[in-house]
Amino acid sequence: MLKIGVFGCGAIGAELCKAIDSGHIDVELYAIYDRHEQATVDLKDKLRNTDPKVLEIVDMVKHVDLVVECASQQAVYEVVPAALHAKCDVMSISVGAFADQNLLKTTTDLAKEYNCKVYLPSGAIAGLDGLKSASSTSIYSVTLTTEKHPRSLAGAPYIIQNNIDLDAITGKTVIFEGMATEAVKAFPANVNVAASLSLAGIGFDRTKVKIVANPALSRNIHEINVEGEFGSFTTRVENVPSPTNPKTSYLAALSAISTLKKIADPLQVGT
Ligand SMILES: NC(=O)C1=CN([C@@H]2O[C@H](COP(=O)(O)OP(=O)(O)OC[C@H]3O[C@@H](n4cnc5c(N)ncnc54)[C@H](O)[C@@H]3O)[C@@H](O)[C@H]2O)C=CC1
Ligand SMILES: O=C([O-])CC(=O)C(=O)O
Repeated sequence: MLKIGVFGCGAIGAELCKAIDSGHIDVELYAIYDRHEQATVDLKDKLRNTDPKVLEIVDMVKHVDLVVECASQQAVYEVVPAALHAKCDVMSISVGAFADQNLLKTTTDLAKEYNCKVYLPSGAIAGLDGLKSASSTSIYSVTLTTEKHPRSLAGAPYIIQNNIDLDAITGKTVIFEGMATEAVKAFPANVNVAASLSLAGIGFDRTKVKIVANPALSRNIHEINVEGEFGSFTTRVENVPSPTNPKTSYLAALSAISTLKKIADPLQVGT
């Protein structure tokens, strides 16, 4: 059975571990880690059937087949190269980190050298399948419009650097318009989805991102518009926020669960 290490025990990490613990995914939860010890304690309390070890990344990679990063873009630098050097596969949910072309190149080079896979789940959006198919021909434009409650944008570097008073926002307000390259750094906990979209489509420098704050919203909305030689499509998800982290949509955790289930499943159905 595949041995898994989960790095980051927050909203996504906890859901993933609970899905393994309940038997929904046929893998062994061997180890977990979080820089906040209490997060590992709280998570272990919620698990009924498994008792993972708490291991730092240097030890985790010695024992597992696959490391799942669900911590932060900063953690990707620590986790992904370490896992690949140890010949572990990796799943990374903080996809925005890969806007750094050096990290992207190091990651793909190491994965090739050690014959490993790096899995980047679809996360909180729908439509990457269509975009990947369409990418075999010319794509003219890809646009992501993300609309969230202002409180979900709190703490983002862009909000802090521009002194944006989120409490003063009373109606639908465009906060940011730019390319994915800038968006994933400006809002590292809000638009990792722009990175998956860029990697599946026309790249970080051509994928447009618009971020809208809307105090009337109770859901996280991501609308994607793609135009190309194939025609055009639009997808729109209205995501229920995770109860423990309003920045994160519940669908993102479900996407990590689904990706891990697919990796573990001996039967691969569909394209
Ligand atoms: N690809 C996608 O569609 C989505 C990606 N995300 C990203 O996934 C990641 C996890 O999201 P959540 O579980 O909602 O976050 P969270 O904030 O609820 O949990 C993250 C956990 O990781 C720990 N952590 C962070 N950096 C760490 C480090 N360097 N070393 C050790 N532990 C560290 C934190 O202490 C925290 O317990 C975030 O980077 C988030 O921005 C979130 C939603 C959607
Ligand atoms: O969960 C979401 O709605 C999207 C998100 O935070 C991200 O892509 O970083």
